[in-house]
Order: sequence, then structure tokens, then C-alpha cells
Amino acid sequence: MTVTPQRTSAALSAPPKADAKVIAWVQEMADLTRPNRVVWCDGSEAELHGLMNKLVGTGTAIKLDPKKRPDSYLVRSDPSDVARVESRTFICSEREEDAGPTNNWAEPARMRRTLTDLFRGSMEGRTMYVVPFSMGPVGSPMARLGVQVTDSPYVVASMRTMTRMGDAALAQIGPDTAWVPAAHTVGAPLARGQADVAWPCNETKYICHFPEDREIWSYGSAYGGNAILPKKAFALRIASVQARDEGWLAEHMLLLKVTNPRGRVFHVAAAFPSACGKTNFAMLAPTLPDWKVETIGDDIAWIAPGPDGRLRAINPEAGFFGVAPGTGLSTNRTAVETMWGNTVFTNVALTDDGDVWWEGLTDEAPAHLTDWTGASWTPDSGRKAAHPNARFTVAAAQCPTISDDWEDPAGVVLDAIIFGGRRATNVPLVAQSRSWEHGVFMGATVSSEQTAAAEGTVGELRRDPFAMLPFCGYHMADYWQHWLDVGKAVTDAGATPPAIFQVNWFRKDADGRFLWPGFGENIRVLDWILGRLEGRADGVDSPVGILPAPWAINLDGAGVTPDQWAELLRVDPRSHLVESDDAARYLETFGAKVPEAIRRELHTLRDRLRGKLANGSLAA
Ligand SMILES: Nc1nc2c(ncn2[C@@H]2O[C@H](COP(=O)(O)OP(=O)(O)OP(=O)(O)O)[C@@H](O)[C@H]2O)c(=O)[nH]1
Ligand SMILES: O=C([O-])CC(=O)C(=O)O
Ligand SMILES: [Mn+2]
Repeated sequence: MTVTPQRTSAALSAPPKADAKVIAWVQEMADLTRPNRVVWCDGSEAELHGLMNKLVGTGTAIKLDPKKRPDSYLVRSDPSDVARVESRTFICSEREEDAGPTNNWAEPARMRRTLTDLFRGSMEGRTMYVVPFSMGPVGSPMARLGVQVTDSPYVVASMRTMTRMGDAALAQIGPDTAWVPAAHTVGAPLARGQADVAWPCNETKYICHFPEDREIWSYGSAYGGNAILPKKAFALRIASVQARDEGWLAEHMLLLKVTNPRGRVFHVAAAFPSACGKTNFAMLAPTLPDWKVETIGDDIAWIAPGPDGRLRAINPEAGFFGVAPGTGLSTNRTAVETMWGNTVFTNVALTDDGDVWWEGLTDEAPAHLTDWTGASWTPDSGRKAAHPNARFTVAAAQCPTISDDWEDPAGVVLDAIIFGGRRATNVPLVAQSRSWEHGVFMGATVSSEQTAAAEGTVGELRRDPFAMLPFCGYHMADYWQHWLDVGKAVTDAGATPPAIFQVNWFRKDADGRFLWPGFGENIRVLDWILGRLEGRADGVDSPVGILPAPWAINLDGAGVTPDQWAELLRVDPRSHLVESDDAARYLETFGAKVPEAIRRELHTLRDRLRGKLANGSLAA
């Protein structure tokens, strides 16, 4: 006897105003994945409570003590599903060369067959949630729309915080609206009567992007960066392609508003690789008097020329998906205050009185904890209580320093752009680029030590251009050309592009200690950066860019010794020449597509370094 699986009707449960094409796609996905039922998410508070109750019921989430942290939960993932899987992330462009050497490429038709086979029946025994979402304030001309289907209630709850989702987003989609379909399954169908596990996932994982079709498929993981598809998959990988085609920029950048002691307001964007300080910088608590720093976004910025030609930026997200370890009262009090309630924690430790803890939250660890794997833990267990990539998910609106213009549908005018990385040696604390082209060169050659935000060896040095290495949806060298083109378009429109800077908070001394106090003290660097824009801060030329002149950065009370300061800004021509050899080899991997302006900047850098070396030996 053959049993025809019951057809789950997407149309039956669809809201009355749902667009026909959306319904048809959801139906197609339901026919393929065969869930027990289809639920269209409305984005309401009641819906969120229902999802969290369900997660508590399946043992996925633990409700924290409401007296300590109201409406907050701890979720423990499967120990194998804790970070983005870059080796399983694919750009399936029609032509391999459009993905470029930094992406895994797969032939689209073949990948579609693979995915179709994997998705067939993958939601059996589960509920398919339909989550319409808007990236950017609903109705903003800079916002973009999408619809994700997923069988993970944890992912739906995360999307409720990270995006504007539900009815309001669905209402934006009409017959002629562009929207991105994003299909997600944990890949763990349940047979009739089979008991579920707390964190269903699959050993096999695929995170696939079809840039020409503007489509996303994700299989096997429920970890945020792999499964909350509006975030990295859409707002960076797919959006970077849209941005290239439409003349704007989709960037891995935080956004902040700074008011200086004289009341002048600036907006700044900064790109640092994953786990290199974006959230911390976005919530900077200034240690210098009379400065005000407010938060607009902590991870992604969409940047487009406005009517006056100047670049304007929005934060397309609605929440923070932040790294917990290292986030504490002494480093980022603002983040800690943001998480007072309504927060989902993933892979942190549980205290005996029903609250959460992680390394760095407080100086001293509690005497006893349940660690992120659910095992008993004491300070002398000899292992971390929280996973190094443990995360908190919380609404941006809850941030005490959220800026009043963070949801401005027109975006904020950008005054400066900062690139950074995690470098123990060589790279100075701050340098200003001499031009837009030089700034693009700085961004293109950023290198950083690998962190726990992706699988791989922590500490290994890798080039991470524009902090976009894992997130650029097309050929990286074409992306650099696009940046050059955008700068030129701004200039051609008679406007001034933002000034570009490079920073490094992470330089270490011979004993392996950070030379720069960082965190709230980073305001001293911002003071200089903005002072450069106002013409009130002095700089000295160097081969790698304009460095702060002696005394140009206020170090009063920073606790930095003159020797440390000298080391923070030291540019050793010999080691920079070695670095530039490496940069040259790196650029070679992109072949003929490397823009002429980038080659020219490399050439200039090497000439200047050699000149410096020659002068140095003359002087000696
Ligand atoms: N030494 C030093 N460490 C910092 C500084 N800012 C951030 N960190 C540390 O860097 C780690 C990651 O910081 P985050 O701000 O969460 O990084 P992120 O770039 O937002 O990370 P993603 O969410 O993965 O994109 C934490 O352990 C921080 O404590 C700084 O100025 N100095
Ligand atoms: O995407 C993630 O998993 C978290 C994140 O912000 C990053 O890695 O940059
Ligand atoms: Mn990030």
C-alpha cells in the first residue's frame, strides 16, 4: 500500500492579505518539506510567548528567574552547532568567477538538486513557520523585504528580536514587490511517535545563496549566523549583490552617533571582523568628559547616496546578536544594562539561583555554575563555563544608549568610516587614509587574528577585507571596484565622501598584554578622528597613513606610559615591507580583477616604506 502524504495547505492558514506569489512559494516549500502544519507568524507578543513556552516544553529553553531577569531564557545548542560554518557556506552564482576566490562556489542547478533532495520531507513531524520580515524600518525607502520559512521555533523567536517581522512586513509585499525567499530547516524530521531532542540539527550543513535569483537555502543548523537568514545571509551576502547592482553598499559595520563637547554631531560607521569589538564600540561609554556616544547599530549597515549625494546609512536590523564572553560591567556596561530582561541567551552558563553568567561578566566567577553543556562547573574545573561564541539576543530598543535617529527611514549622513582588525603586532592604534582610494586599499588589506565566531583555528592570522571575507556575496575584487565607484559617484555629485580611518585596539607588548586600554577609552581615538574632520587635530604623515602627532591624542588619565604610546604608534618599515609582500601575494590571488587604484596604492606604500628604510639607514 502506498500512503500519499497529506498535503499541508499553506493557503488555508495564510492571512487574508498575503500576496499570491508568497502563498505559492510557501505552498511549494510545504509540499517539499511536508510539515504537520503551517503557521504564518504575525509578530505579536502573544505569539512570542507561545514560542518561548513551546521551547521550554521541549527542553530547548530554560526560563530564568523572572525576579532576576524577566521574560528571559537560556538556550543550550547541540555542542556541534555553535558558530557559523564557513566551509559549508556557498555562493551559487551562475558563473564561478562571480563568486571569486574567497567564496565556496557551487553550480546552482546542481546545488538546487542537492538541496531539494535534502529538504524533501525534512519538516515531517514539525511545524513550518512562515516569517515575513523587513530589513530596515518598515516602509523606509532603504528597507528590503523577505520571507523565511523555518521549522525552528528558536529561529522564529530570534527573528522577532532581530528583524521587523510578521503582519507589518507581509503588508509591504504586493504583486510587484521584490522580496527574498529564504528557506531554512534544521534537517531533523520526526517519525510518528519519535521523541524530539532539545536542539535538533543535522551533521550535514549547507548555507546556500543564489545571488542572481536573490534566494537563500539553509540546511542542518539552528545557530544564529547560519539560520537567522535575514542577518548574514540576506543583509550581507544577498544585499551586497543587490547593492552592487543598484549603487549602494551593504556592510558588516556598526553605526554610531557622536556628540562632541561643543555640541557638534557626527555619524560614524566601523567595520571590524566578527568578535573584534563592533558591539563594544557601538555602545562605547566615553571616559572623556562631555562626550556623548549613542548607538544606531552594532553589526550591519546599509549605506546609500542620499538626494544631496552624501552617503547615508541605516541599521537594517532591529536587535543585537552579541558575543557574551568579555561583555561585562567593566567593559560594556551598556550591553549588560540592555539585557535586563526580554533576552535569549545561547550557550552561556546558568547560576544556581536561575540567572546567567559568562567569562568577563563579573571579575570573579560564582563558586558553582551549570556550564553551557549542562554539566556542573566550579572555577577550578579547568574549562570555560560559557562557550567562547555564546550569544545574547535582545531588542535594540532596549539599549539605554540607543540614538533617537536609529530608525530614521532616510538614514543618517556618514562623516567617517573606520576599518579595524585584531592585530597583536605591527598595525598602529589609528591611521587616517590620504584619500578615498587609499581608504579602500586600507579596507581591502585588513588582516585579523581568527576568533571563535566561526569554526577554524583561533588566533591564526587571515586577511579579512572590509570585515566582509565570510559575507561578500560576489567577487571580492569587484567589490573593491564597487567601493571605488561609490566614492567617485559621491564626488561627482559634488559631495564629500566620508573620511576613512584604520584602527587596532589589540596591539600587545612583549609580555602579551594589551598596550591600549580600549573600550570606553577608545573615545580618545574618536576624538582625534573627528578632530581631523574639523581641522583641529594634528597628524603626521607616515607610509601607512596619517598618524596622530605627538600630544594630538589626549592621554590624560588613560594610564598609558610614554613607552607604550610610542609602541602603539610605531610603524616599523622593515616589518611593514614584509606585510606588504604578503599583501601583494594576497592581491595576486584575485588576478586581473584587482582595481588599478588598489595596485597603485600598494606600489605607493612600498615606495614609501623603502624610502623610509633608506633614510633610516642613512641616519644611523
Ligand atoms: N582589548 C580590547 N578588547 C575588546 C575591545 N572591544 C571589544 N573587545 C573584546 O572583543 C570581543 C568581541 O567584541 P564584540 O564587541 O562582541 O565583537 P563584534 O565585532 O560585535 O562581534 P560579532 O557579533 O561576532 O560581529 C569581546 O571579548 C570584547 O571584550 C577593546 O577596545 N579592547
Ligand atoms: O553571524 C554570526 O554568527 C554572528 C555575527 O555577528 C558574526 O559572526 O559576525
Ligand atoms: Mn557580526
